[in-house]
Parts: sequence; structure tokens; C-alpha cells
Amino acid sequence: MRTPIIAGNWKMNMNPEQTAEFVKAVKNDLPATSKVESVIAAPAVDLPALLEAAKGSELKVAAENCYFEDEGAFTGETSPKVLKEMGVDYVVIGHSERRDYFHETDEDINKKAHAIFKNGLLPIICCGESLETREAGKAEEWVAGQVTAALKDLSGDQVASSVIAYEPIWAIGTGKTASSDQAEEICAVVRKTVAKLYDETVADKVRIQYGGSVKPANVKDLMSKENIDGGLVGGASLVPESYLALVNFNK
Ligand SMILES: O=C[C@H](O)COP(=O)(O)O
Repeated sequence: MRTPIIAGNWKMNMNPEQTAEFVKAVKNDLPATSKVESVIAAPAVDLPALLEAAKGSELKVAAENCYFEDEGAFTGETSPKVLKEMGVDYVVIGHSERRDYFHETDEDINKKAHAIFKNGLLPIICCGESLETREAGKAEEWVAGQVTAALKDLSGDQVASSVIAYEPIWAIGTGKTASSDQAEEICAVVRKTVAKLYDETVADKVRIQYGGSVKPANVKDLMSKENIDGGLVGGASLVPESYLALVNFNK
């Protein structure tokens, strides 16, 4: 039985003060982690405030990115080793915004996944096709390729404990959600890809999120699908009431 995981991805929208206020507003109404994992992914500058505010609550903390080296002359980068020391749980990697604006490659993402596991963190690995790729009928092939590249040389146990987020680029921040059937179709492809690369046991354990205009009004429908175990939520995770409605989707 896979534990649902709802992760807010704040992107570059909050400061430390707003972070502390947000957590104060939600921390007493989060579901038990054993029922639904509630995660917030925040920019590196907000992580100390987020970790401090989340202490003693059910909230788990994710970084929005990290580098694949632990330390050294890498100006501006964030060390996965330090993230672990700080108490971070997850790191989001391969988000389409990082692939597009910061030119992250499949190879970088795979290296980051290895660095994340080496440091005892867990990855939320993003994948997803553009509208052009979808319209060319190549969404399945594209996503399977991204998943295969991201997981290269990871062990079955590592993959079983990973989270993979399917986010069609055309649905991010656009208000256009993939229908729950469209989302399920590709999330099933992700699981099948994991089964092909590893085995059914690993595929059965890996948790798959859908992301792209998820909101309180559609979360229940998406979460009812067999291969959707959670959501990676941008805009609708920025307001405490909306975030609480998302993580409490099954109440
Ligand atoms: O990481 C989150 C996704 O990019 C989705 O963003 P959105 O919920 O604002 O569409």
C-alpha cells in the first residue's frame, strides 16, 4: 500500500517570514504522515525558516534543487550533504523549469539522484512532455525516456523509495489540468517503465505524483486513479487554506 504524498512546490514565491507564517497556519491541521505525507518544497533561502517552523509537526521538507557534488568550487550551488545536515527530507530534481531555463540535462538529473541517495535524502524526480511532443503523439515515449535516464544505475531499493512526478509542461501554471484519465495514462506508463527496468515489486512501491494545475477542486478525482499516488502542486500550495484542502483530500 503506497502512502499518498502531496507536495507543495513554492518555486520562487516566498520569503522566510512568509514561510514561518504559512507553517504556523497549517501545522496543526496536517494529516498524520502515516495516512498522507505533507511536503513543502521551498527555495534554499527559505529552508532554515521552514525547518524551524516545521519542527515537531507532520510537515516534511523538500529542497527545490541541489547540486550533484557535496562540496567544492561550485559558486551558487546547494550541497546535498548540507541539505541532509539541515534536516531536509526530499529534493525535487528535473523540474521542467530547471530543464528549460537552467538547461539541466537528463545526465545532470541522474547525477543528482545518485548524490541525493548517497546523502540519505530522497528524490522527487520530475518528468513530463511539452504540448508539441504530446501533439506529435510522443508523450509516452518521451516520458519513458526521461524516467529511464533519470534512474540510470540506481538500485531497485533506491527506486522503490523514490517519488516520480509526472508534470505535463502544458498544464503547469496554465490552469489547464490534464484530465484525470490523461494523467493516469502517463502515470501508468511511468510505473510500467519502472517495472521494465527493475521488476513489479519495485514498480509497485515507487510513488508517482501528478503535477500541473492541481487544486482543491480536482485533487480528489486525480487521487482516485490507480497509478496516481500524490500531487506536486505549484500555485495552489501558496495559500494555507488551499494547501490544507489538498493534503486533507481524503477527509
Ligand atoms: O511543481 C509544480 C508544478 O510545476 C505545477 O505548478 P502549478 O500547480 O502551478 O500548475
